[in-house]
Amino acid sequence: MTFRMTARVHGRLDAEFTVAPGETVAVLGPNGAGKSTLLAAAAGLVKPHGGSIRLGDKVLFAHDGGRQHWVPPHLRGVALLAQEALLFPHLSVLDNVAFAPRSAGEPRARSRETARRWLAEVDALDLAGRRPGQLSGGQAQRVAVARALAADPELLLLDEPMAALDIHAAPQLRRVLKRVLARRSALIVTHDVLDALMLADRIVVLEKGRIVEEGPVREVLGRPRSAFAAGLAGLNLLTGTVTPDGLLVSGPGAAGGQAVSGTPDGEALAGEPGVAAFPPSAVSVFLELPHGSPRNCLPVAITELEPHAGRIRVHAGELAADITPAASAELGLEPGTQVFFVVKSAEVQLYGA
Ligand SMILES: Nc1ncnc2c1ncn2[C@@H]1O[C@H](COP(=O)(O)OP(=O)(O)OP(=O)(O)O)[C@@H](O)[C@H]1O
Repeated sequence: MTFRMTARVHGRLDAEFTVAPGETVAVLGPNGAGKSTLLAAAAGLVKPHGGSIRLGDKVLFAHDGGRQHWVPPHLRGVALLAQEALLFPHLSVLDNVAFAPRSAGEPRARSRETARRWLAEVDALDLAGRRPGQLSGGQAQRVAVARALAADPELLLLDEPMAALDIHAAPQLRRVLKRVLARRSALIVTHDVLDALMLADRIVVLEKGRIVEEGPVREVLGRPRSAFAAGLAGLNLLTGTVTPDGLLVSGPGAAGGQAVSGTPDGEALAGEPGVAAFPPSAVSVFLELPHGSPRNCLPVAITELEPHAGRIRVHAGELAADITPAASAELGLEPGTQVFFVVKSAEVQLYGA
């Protein structure tokens, strides 16, 4: 069943999107972008000031002039999984998971049977007799997933479910989620591009409460149009106006006002807004302007140097180059050094914004 949401929460959110039946949508964006507000509005924990929220034929929220329609959280058919498992401490794991089917009227024995099925689904059947206080963070979170699913929600909402886990527990939960989210309608807020890659069909990028980019995961990461998505994809991104030969970079950034040539992909029309994307590994760093070859030479000032996967990542504002430690030492690079970032036109992907 399709989930449709148009929600305005003053100063926090102004967004419209849908989740198709069986689709998992990852919501990404910088801190304070409004991701949690979006989930809270879907769950019924925050009341929008305008818009409408529908799950199939059911109207969960509507604000039409003076009249308001509002369905409380427990009647929405949605389940919210938070960063913390929030299990009932006085109940066993089994009874935590049996809680929703029991509340929905299933007899005790049947509700426990349902709970066992969901615990098996999240690889936690062996934990059935424990109390929440006897679980690790990862175990508790898997039980919380089972508890959410046992309520048979039509839409599952996940708010950074891996955020509070250590690096060993996160991969196991991610594998469990990959299994249970398949063919299930879900919205997952995350900071981690791996979650989007492994769990989602589509990405929505939020910035300052608004959607700046959305599309299939592969498309957004392969051809990002927003600075945030480019960062997720590990690409340098320049925005500007498409020219017959490339892109005239706009803005006050490191390459603002410069012309960049690249390889258009058919959609880039001269005069229209466009972007140029290239990986830091395609950028060479020179102290002097190199001669000859048809390359882009961007004069920039280094802002920061950091180790990155066995190389040195050289930052110049929003641009980055990856070079070997030997090359960095030989060039004597440090913050403030004026250099040229050089990238071959063939390595620069150009497309419409
Ligand atoms: N209860 C609240 N009342 C008023 N404003 C709030 C409330 N909670 C959050 N905000 C503000 O709303 C905006 C969006 O916050 P939100 O928590 O939704 O962002 P987020 O994308 O989830 O951020 P993060 O990634 O840091 O969790 C922020 O400016 C925040 O300060």
